[in-house]
Amino acid sequence: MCTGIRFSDGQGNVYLARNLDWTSGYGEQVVVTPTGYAPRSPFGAVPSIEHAVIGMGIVEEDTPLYFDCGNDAGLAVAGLNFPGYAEYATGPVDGAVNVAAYEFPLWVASQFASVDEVEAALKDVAIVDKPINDKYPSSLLHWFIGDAHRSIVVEYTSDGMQVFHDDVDVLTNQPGFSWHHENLRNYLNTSPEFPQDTVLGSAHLTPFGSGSHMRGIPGDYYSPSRFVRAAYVNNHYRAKGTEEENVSRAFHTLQQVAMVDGCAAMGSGEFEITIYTGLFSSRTTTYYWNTYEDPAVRSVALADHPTDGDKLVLA
Ligand SMILES: C[C@H](CCC(=O)NCCS(=O)(=O)O)[C@H]1CC[C@H]2[C@@H]3[C@H](O)C[C@@H]4C[C@H](O)CC[C@]4(C)[C@H]3C[C@H](O)[C@]12C
Repeated sequence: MCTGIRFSDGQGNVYLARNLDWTSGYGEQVVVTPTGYAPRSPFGAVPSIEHAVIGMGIVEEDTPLYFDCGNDAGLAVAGLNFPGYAEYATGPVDGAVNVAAYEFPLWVASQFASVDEVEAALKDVAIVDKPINDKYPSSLLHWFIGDAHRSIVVEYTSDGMQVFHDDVDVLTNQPGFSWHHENLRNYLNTSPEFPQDTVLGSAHLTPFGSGSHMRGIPGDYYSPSRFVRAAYVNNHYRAKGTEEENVSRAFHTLQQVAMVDGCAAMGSGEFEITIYTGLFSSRTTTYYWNTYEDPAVRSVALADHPTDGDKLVLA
């Protein structure tokens, strides 16, 4: 499972972060796509790289397959599993901008500068089940896209393209975004407030301490529970000013929904863990990440590499 969050520092910068929860990794690395790189886009949706991109992914057929990434204009995107719901076009659709599912994050981050621009462009898009090669069939995903002002969720199902305004700035897995959003109405009682004393019969009851009004926020790893918990933490986290405080914010928030070895098995019997936590900061155009094995946070800034070269950089 996976969880994505977005927030801003109130100074025009976005922080978009995700947990990648799975049984094992894919050999992913931080990949920089410079503006001189010539993409091989199967239907021409990504004719050239308008914005340099940095994020986590693998490179296959000299093509960056991003799990999540951000660009030099302050726009970021993450793909999260959505099996049972995602249903892509089986081939290119006449008159549409045909985006292969694997290139969707690259399409977003290399072509656009804001959520408004992506949302307008999505009106003409078909997402196509066109694998990069036989080794990697198309993953069934939905996508979380954010900038300094807002986030959206993109779901492509048997109903076609749906774009949701994500006013809680969180995404997890199944079911769809609108279900998760409606489910938040089950948690209206939760808040960070310190509880009042109460009288029950002739007993005067006082709180054990803080946290009592969070009771009811689900603590398990199930996708609807992670959505509720991440929405609570992301939206109650007090605004922070500096890069360091906001990086800390992202990792602390995602730690609340991180998966620990041995607690949740998949149908295969293998256990899911948080393989990595990744964060894009537009303030410094930096990608931060840590892994299950090494919780120390590492980082690569776009400025550490030439962004106008013609070769993909494995940072
Ligand atoms: C497994 C990852 C999603 C994790 C997640 O959401 N798990 C949910 C578990 S559950 O259903 O809710 O049980 C997804 C996110 C991004 C995906 C990768 C990216 O889409 C890039 C390529 C795309 C290729 O088509 C397939 C390999 C791949 C390298 C993908 C492998 C895998 O599907 C990834 C890594």
